[in-house]
Amino acid sequence: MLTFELMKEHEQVVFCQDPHSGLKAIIAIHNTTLGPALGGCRMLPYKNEEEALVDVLRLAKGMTYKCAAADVDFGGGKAVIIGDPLKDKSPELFRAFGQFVHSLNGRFYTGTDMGTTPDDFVHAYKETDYIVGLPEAYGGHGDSSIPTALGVVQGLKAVCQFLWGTEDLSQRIFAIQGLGKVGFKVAEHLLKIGAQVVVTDISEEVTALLREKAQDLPGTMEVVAGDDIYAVQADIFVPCAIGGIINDTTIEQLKVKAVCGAANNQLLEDRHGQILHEKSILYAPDYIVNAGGLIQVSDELYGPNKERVMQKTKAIYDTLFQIFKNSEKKAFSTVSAANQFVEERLQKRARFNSFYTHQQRPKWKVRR
Ligand SMILES: NC(=O)C1=CN([C@@H]2O[C@H](COP(=O)(O)OP(=O)(O)OC[C@H]3O[C@@H](n4cnc5c(N)ncnc54)[C@H](O)[C@@H]3O)[C@@H](O)[C@H]2O)C=CC1
Ligand SMILES: O=C(O)CCC(=O)C(=O)O
Repeated sequence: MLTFELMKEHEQVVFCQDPHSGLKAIIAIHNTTLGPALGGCRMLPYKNEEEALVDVLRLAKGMTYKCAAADVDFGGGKAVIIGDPLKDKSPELFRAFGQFVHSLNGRFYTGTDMGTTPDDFVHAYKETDYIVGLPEAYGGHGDSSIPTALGVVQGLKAVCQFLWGTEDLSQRIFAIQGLGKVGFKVAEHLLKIGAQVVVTDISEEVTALLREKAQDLPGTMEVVAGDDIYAVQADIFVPCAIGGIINDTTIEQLKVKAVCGAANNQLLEDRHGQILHEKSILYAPDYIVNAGGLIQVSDELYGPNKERVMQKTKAIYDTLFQIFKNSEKKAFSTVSAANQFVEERLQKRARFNSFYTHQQRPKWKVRR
């Protein structure tokens, strides 16, 4: 398919190449109605360019919805670097990436996502100020996966309250896919409060590390291999790795009452949200649940304030609960309820939008 056809909902796509460092990256800006685009940068060994392009376009759109739902005055954008994070990283690669980000002159801010860490962006920050999620030593808030994990726990509580009339997570069974920066923290929290977790990760190292920690914690832990996670008999499926994992094949296997996790773009297509609804599996829309990182990194641009970030992240509970209630009242899926809430907010703001505002960070005192 042609690029313009693929990006028909997006404002801008930038292909970035630097032969010296080996950088091959794509930046996608979906919508800047609410302000300049903001979104992390993922590094993955994509099979081919089309896979990378499709991923970045979907992720950038998700950020528009996430920013609007979290009431953050930024638009939706995202970046992907094509490469293996275990082999292909170098300071020069991230500096080259920083130069491309700078060339957008404030239309796009970026930080970490799958496969990248705050330390990688210290190199990019040497070339541009349009970086978020920096380590505290560099004036940032540090690891944004901490509030993301907190937001997921808030989401899980809202699910439990809605389905079982109690926020208590300790009596539940959770099937967690992915024990990376976010999934590991969520699993550890659940083990600390005595819950049962069934986990999977393609890295044996991280499952071994969690097993070691679990020995001293009241909860119980079981490890399953790869795709077996979809068929686990649990209360809630918690996707914390890749996207597209709720699809025609996996939905048939699910034995849970709800899906609520950190992964971006969990539904392969929006219609899979409708199928979950018809099967009475409560779906917590990903871009509502996983907004904690966004809340922290956008707040960072105005001077770090951990208390403010925690308050805004805890509000994920209320937003999600309201969406569940709207979905119940109107008898449509939670995806439709969430999208409607966001699209109304975007429409209301659209009349303030202009190309000038795309590069202007909204109000408050700014870091630069
Ligand atoms: N880090 C953050 O603050 C945020 C992350 N997210 C999303 O949450 C998800 C996880 O992000 P991070 O924890 O930061 O990434 P990460 O790169 O730190 O961890 C991902 C983990 O998933 C594992 N994994 C990859 N493919 C897998 C598979 N097929 N089955 C099982 N495990 C698999 C990896 O081995 C790794 O341990 C991603 O979809 C990301 O876009 C969303 C919002 C914010
Ligand atoms: O966590 C970040 O660094 C930015 C936010 C983001 O990219 C995301 O929420 O997916």
